[in-house]
Amino acid sequence: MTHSFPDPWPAPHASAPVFGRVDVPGSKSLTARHLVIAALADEPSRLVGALRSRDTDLMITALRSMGVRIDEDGGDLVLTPGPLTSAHIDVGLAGTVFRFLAAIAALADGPVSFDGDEAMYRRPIGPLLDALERLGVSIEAGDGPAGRTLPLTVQGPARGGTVTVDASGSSQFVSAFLLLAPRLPEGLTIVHEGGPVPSLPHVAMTVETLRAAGAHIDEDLGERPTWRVSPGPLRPGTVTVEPDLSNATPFLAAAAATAGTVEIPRWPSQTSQAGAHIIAILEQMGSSTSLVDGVLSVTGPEKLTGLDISLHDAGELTPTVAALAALADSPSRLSGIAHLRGHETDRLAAIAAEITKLGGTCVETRDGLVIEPSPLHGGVVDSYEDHRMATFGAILGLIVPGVSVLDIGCTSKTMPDFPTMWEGLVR
Ligand SMILES: O=C(O)C1=C[C@@H](OP(=O)(O)O)[C@@H](O)[C@H](O)C1
Ligand SMILES: C=C(OP(=O)(O)O)C(=O)O
Repeated sequence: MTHSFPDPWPAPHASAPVFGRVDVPGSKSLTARHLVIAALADEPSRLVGALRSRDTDLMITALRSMGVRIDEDGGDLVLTPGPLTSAHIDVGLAGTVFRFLAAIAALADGPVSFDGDEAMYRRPIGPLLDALERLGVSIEAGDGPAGRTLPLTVQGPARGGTVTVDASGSSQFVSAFLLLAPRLPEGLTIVHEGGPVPSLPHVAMTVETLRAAGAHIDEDLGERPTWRVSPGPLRPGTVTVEPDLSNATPFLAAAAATAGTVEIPRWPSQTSQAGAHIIAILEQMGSSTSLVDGVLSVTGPEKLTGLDISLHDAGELTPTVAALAALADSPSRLSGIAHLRGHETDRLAAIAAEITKLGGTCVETRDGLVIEPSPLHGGVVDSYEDHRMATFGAILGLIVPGVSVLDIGCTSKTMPDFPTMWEGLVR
């Protein structure tokens, strides 16, 4: 269903503590992995609770155009793999579609061409392309501000063996090779060389989802992180997707910011999702939390406390944490997130600009942000086509009167119902 919202969208203001229960849709990152694994599998499989959003629909369309049959059965997706073919793929602004399929394209029987949103031209992919070339894949790519970029064409085949990649700019480079690896006749050993890999829980998620489908992977996360993947069949069977815990965080932030209580059902007791880090973060900021019978409950404090934290592993949570930090009554330092400059937008610059626009104090550091308590006033928050900047603006609008958000519709990247769900919660 497509909704249309006023632009700018007046962010609902919470005149009282927010209380409610929010059932969030499936995880974007898990859906992306399960779709790719099912496409490379040795037999048909079924996906229950897949996220339907711009990013995951782009993945579905891309895989269909590469020869994978994807049928809708009730709310489930039934995937029937076939030989991968030449195709043209629109990656939109989806990092996972771009990076995962650029690697998988090496398995197709002809050239696979890629293009996407203009903002995608600024997102890094060079180290992944260089590494693919070292495996014998031929690449034609344009030149962009972040090195080689869209539009690009990938033509396999790739040989297996060992590949070295610098994944300090995005964990998705490692995940892309992990997904490709079981299908290479010799398997693949992936070695990271460079600064620390961000978002390691996302790599763990790739390893976990592949292992659940039968892949054999040895990993060594020491000084030279290495993943050894054996060639072999993939048989995912029927898989149920967990709710998206990163997309749950703005709703939990509504409880934290207003001294209310928000509950999220179906919260997994064990998960590789980086979004689960939000529990410790909200506790550090003064909230109390409980997880009983799969329901996470967060109750916010009278006053939010600032925090000093590395978000290197969970960079995706930065916009939510930064919005709360801007509402806290003591300073915050968020570090380990230089790679966010290559996300949907330069998130460090965007957050600093928007907090400053509302009268707050936020400065960029080499690898993060420092946010000081300051009284905020209303204004129009730009979302920079970035779903998480849009939800950042919504969180600020709970407390700061007169906040509106430009292009709230960009939340369709991973949560098309966000504005309706948010308006329903903050009545
Ligand atoms: O593999 C994934 O699903 C993701 C990995 C992370 O990317 P980076 O390592 O580029 O930060 C994360 O930020 C992104 O939202 C999703
Ligand atoms: C960085 C993100 O997305 P992606 O890299 O998958 O486009 C995100 O969802 O925060």
